Amino acid sequence: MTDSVNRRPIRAVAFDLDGTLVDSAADLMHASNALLAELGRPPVDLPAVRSFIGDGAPKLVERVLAATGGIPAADEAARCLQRFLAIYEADPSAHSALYPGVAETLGGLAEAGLRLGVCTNKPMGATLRLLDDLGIAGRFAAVVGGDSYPTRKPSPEPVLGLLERLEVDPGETVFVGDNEHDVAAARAAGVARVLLVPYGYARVPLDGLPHDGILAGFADLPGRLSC
Ligand SMILES: O=C(O)COP(=O)(O)O
Ligand SMILES: [Mg+2]
Repeated sequence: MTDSVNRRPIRAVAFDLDGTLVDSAADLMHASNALLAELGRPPVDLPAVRSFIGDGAPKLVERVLAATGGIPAADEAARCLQRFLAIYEADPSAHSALYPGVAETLGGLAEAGLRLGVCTNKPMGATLRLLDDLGIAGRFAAVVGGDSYPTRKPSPEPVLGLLERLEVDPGETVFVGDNEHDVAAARAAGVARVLLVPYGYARVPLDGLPHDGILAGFADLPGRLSC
């Protein structure tokens, strides 16, 4: 497959996870609400949780706490994060699902010989369990999470780390994501093309971002790699 701008062959596709491959917000909400119940705080709803996703678990828990009575002192906030992770990682998939077309499209891309990877801000423990539970772990040659490197997206560091593990150059890679951090990280990493899904957890209008296209749906992806 060839990139139309610089004509370099596309050899790899790097994917964001939450809001791109997996609709994971309900499990993040359930884990948040289990933590909040233990703290004697009110629950958060799905629209609120969707708006909290994208900066990794520490930020999500901080936002959940801020929205339900305030962020406690540092040691208690750290304990809340550890408790949230224990609850979430024990079962991150009960209420989560692949978006339409994801399983079939990943299968087709892998069969076409493309190297596939995941670059998410979700911690690795929960990421690997979620990919496994949803039956797509085997599709990826490499996976990096929010705790794999010192920085997370929007930093390019995890994207470049993923591409190193995939043994491909940025110029022969397409990044597919759902939000502003994906665009910033992938652009700074110098990937050939950044494509966005229209259905994820972005907190800003996609039209204003410096992407190379918005997919109609996930199944639209193969056609956008070759034109
Ligand atoms: O914020 C998170 O934990 C995950 O977000 P991402 O998979 O969209 O990077
Ligand atoms: Mg995302």
